[in-house]
Amino acid sequence: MAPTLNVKQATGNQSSWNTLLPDFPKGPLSKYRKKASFNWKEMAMFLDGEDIIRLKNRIFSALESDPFFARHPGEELSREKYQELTFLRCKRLFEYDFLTQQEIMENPLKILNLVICIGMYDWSPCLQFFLHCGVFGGTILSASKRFANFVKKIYNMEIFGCFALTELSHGTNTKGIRTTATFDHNTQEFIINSPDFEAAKFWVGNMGKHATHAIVYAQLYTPDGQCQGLHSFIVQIRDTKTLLPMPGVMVGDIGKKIGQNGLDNGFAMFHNVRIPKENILNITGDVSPEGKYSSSFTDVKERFSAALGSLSTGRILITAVSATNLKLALSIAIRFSATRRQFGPTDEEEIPVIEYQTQQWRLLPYLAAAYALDYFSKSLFENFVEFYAGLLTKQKSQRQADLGREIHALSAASKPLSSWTAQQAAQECREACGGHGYLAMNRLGEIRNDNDPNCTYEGDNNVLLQQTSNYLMSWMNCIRNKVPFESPLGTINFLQDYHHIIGWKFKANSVDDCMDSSAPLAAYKWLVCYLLRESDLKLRKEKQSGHSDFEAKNNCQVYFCRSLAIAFVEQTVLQRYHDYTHDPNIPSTLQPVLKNLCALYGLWSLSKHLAVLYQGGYVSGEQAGRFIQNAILELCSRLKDDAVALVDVFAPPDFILNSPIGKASGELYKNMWAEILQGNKALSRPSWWAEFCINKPVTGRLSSRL
Ligand SMILES: CC(C)(COP(=O)(O)OP(=O)(O)OC[C@H]1O[C@@H](n2cnc3c(N)ncnc32)[C@H](O)[C@@H]1OP(=O)(O)O)[C@@H](O)C(=O)NCCC(=O)NCCSC(=O)CCCCCCCCCCCCCCC(=O)O
Ligand SMILES: Cc1cc2nc3c(=O)[nH]c(=O)nc-3n(C[C@H](O)[C@H](O)[C@H](O)COP(=O)(O)OP(=O)(O)OC[C@H]3O[C@@H](n4cnc5c(N)ncnc54)[C@H](O)[C@@H]3O)c2cc1C
Repeated sequence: MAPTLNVKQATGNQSSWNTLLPDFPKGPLSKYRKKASFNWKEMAMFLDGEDIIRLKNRIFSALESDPFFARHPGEELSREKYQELTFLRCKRLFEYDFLTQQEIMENPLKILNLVICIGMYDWSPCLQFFLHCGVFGGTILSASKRFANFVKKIYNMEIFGCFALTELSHGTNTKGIRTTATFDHNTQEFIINSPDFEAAKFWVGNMGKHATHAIVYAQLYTPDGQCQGLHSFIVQIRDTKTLLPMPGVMVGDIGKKIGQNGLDNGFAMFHNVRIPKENILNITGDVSPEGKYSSSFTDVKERFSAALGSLSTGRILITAVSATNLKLALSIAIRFSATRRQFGPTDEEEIPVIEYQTQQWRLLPYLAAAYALDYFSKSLFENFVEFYAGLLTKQKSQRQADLGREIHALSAASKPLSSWTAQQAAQECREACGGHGYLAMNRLGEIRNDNDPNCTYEGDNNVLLQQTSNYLMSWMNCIRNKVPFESPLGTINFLQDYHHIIGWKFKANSVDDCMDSSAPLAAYKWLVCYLLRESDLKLRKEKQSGHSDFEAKNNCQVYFCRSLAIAFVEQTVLQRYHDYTHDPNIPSTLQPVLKNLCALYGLWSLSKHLAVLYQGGYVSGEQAGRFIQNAILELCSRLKDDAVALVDVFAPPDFILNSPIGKASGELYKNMWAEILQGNKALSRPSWWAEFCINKPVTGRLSSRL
């Protein structure tokens, strides 16, 4: 299915652009804004549409006018104060209730935009709110109608929720979870137990200080002593009136993290905690009053997949969340680079650092990635909406099952791709802003540290990639035996031409031949087929040499299955963005720059696989590699004058971006200076001044004790 999020969008007229998207203040960035090949307002209207822009404006201006969201330059909050403020902000989000059910039903993309807008302000209140309403609430909402009472309490904050899967000693390996839920048919209750402290629930967002209820994943035991596998249960962990722990629950905060410190991540241990029978989230199985287990899944593996199905939602959202961090970091670094002047052709003239080829090559491919990944995350979200509708209506068709598998395979690789790209970009942007990038007020450190766990939570990136390569390898039998196959979203359909594609060669004879994304796209199709063949051969060889399935699979990851999963998802992102940017209905005023972005994203991503392209014989000779490199540089240079306008399209208002060097005026030094002087202690003498002025050290006094 082609994503619907595309060229249907109307751009409106000039007067609607100006009403919704005010002009930026004139200043040092005006020069680059004038040079742009397109109108940034037309692009914003085209990409988002009027309705979404209105929503974004509504959210941003509500936050900007609300004292609870005020920014305080120079203020350093303690962790406890930051947690308190985060909770107060989260409560305000309830009060704003930005979206009605009706609006979400009419356009589900609005919920994604809501996450993005609040996250652009600060990820801590955003995650707190959505872990409760979305992850906790959404899981319960989709489980069964019998939780209607809970649902009401969730959305009026009578209770506060968290999602507790991970334990101290097991995270990615969900089969290793050891918390137990034993059914007692005499009392019609489940008894929740943590066998020891290593099985304590750990890392759980909202659990540290304030969640009253948790979705707890546990091994379900029926009275016959049988373990029925991983299931989830609603467990009350704190009293709703006092926030004190419930009997049998030991719950606390895990301590300071590298980022996201407004959020209270916690631990919990359970000692014979009794919960009513009805609190099992009967998504994959249930227990009768007599204690007999039943499940609509006869296959244990299918049941396990379904039990973890809700994790795909988070992975799709993290793909979008990471793309958002990419946009934030680039907004700051590109505006800085267009105003920061260093060196020049003559002693009299210094030039903006964006004019340097190196600076362009370091930043502009990430700008292209931001556009491609943003489009991909939204299109995958739309695919997910279709799948979710099937879940809610209890669809049991083969298509629904295949769609679930395909979305799992895609999200298990798009989360790694997007989170790693944002992580590397945040560091590159930090360095691209030189010393000023390291000043906390400019926000690049916060963006980098808050993005970091996207690489880990909802499944470690490296382990998740194995899910995608497993999915791809599962088509190898069909490929070998030339049995026709296709998937609901069509992402693997090109593999039907495997035998043909594997014989392809790089066709470009000049840099010009590489300037369209069709060149890297063809190379990617070959790369995926080649890595699939090599991974399959390697796996078979490993098994033939006597290794167990477990060992064989582990020995096939580096350079084989891992590269396969990455190449596949990059190819899929590029294919979707290529189709989008080449649609004949794209306004002719926007198409050239969009095509340049797509080509740059494709070539830059592909260039990281050059060694394998040579190794496998797709490209040969010195020229081929040089064409690709020169095309990347040419595209960077073509996009250089569009770069400021391209970030204007997605940069949030200054208040939200919260970075003096990233402000829309481009008054780099004035903005920094103002922020520094607003810090209430910038000019004051230190409280410990006397330690220098009065209490002098007696030089050498301690040396005799050594
Ligand atoms: C995937 C695993 C690593 C698998 O491990 P195994 O090796 O043990 O299993 P197998 O490979 O054998 O798998 C068996 C079988 O199952 C299939 N499978 C697995 N998962 C899925 C799935 N999700 N969907 C479909 N199918 C699945 C698999 O393909 C196999 O099938 P085949 O044999 O046919 O191939 C697994 O163990 C795993 O998932 N590990 C990771 C654990 C994890 O993710 N933990 C998360 C804990 S919670 C957390 O971290 C939260 C953090 C905070 C998150 C912030 C989110 C930001 C955004 C929030 C905004 C939300 C807004 C919501 C909006 C709204 O609705 O309002
Ligand atoms: C900020 C934050 C918030 C979180 N919030 C929540 C929450 O709300 N609820 C919740 O339940 N959990 C939460 N988590 C936990 C998170 O989901 C886990 O940390 C994550 O699933 C990874 O598991 P792990 O930490 O056990 O890593 P491990 O699985 O122990 O991984 C450690 C290392 O070993 C490697 N490794 C492991 N297995 C393999 C393998 N088979 N092959 C190759 N390499 C392997 C990994 O690549 C990784 O580098 C949160 C984590 C963080 C950081």
